[in-house]
Amino acid sequence: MTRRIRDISQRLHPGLPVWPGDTPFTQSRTWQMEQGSPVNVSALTLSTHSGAHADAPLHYSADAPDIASVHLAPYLGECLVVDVRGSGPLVGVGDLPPLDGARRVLLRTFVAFPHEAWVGETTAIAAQTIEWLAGEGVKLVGIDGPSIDPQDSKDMLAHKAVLKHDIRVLEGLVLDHVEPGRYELIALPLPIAGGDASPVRAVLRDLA
Ligand SMILES: Nc1ccccc1C(=O)C[C@H](N)C(=O)O
Ligand SMILES: [Zn+2]
Ligand SMILES: [Zn+2]
Repeated sequence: MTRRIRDISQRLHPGLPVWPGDTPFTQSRTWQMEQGSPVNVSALTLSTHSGAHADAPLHYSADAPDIASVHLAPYLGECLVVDVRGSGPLVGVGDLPPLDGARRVLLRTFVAFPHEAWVGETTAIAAQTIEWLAGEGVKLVGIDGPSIDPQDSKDMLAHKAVLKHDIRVLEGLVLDHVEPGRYELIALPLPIAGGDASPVRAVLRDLA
């Protein structure tokens, strides 16, 4: 029996909406078959926070582990997808259903994922909600928005809470086409030495 795979990653391409002021995605050919090379080889420039990505603790704490150092277990395993559309600026504890022991929670906040343009006002996660998730034993929280904090945040309270509880973070997921429920999450970060984040190919697979 084949287990359906749902891709919850953003396509990386020139013009990919990125955080205002961040590095645009570009790709250029180092070698080109059209010019006699036996192979095509390209080079990329992109923000570590491009598309679907995993933050490293280093992103929000200057002396915390980089993305090459984090253990992979949080990024692989059963997760709960929750529809929290309409929560307003911050997802509160009251916006969440019982987790029934889920260790990984992915939050859908967009009615329609904004693939074409950057959206400045998105739903983030209240720090109290991160505290509650930690108390429930959650090890990874994911969101379709670009950040678990508001985009104008200066105190980064949600990131400080995930640091405090050593919870892993996925941002920039595409969850429009995913029914709420339980799935197997696979979303492994690249081992980028010194990396504050890494793009991931995030997928959900039906549970066996
Ligand atoms: N590219 C940035 C540049 C500066 C500040 C934030 C960002 C973000 O993309 C938000 C980030 N994904 C976060 O983890 O909150
Ligand atoms: Zn990020
Ligand atoms: Zn973040």
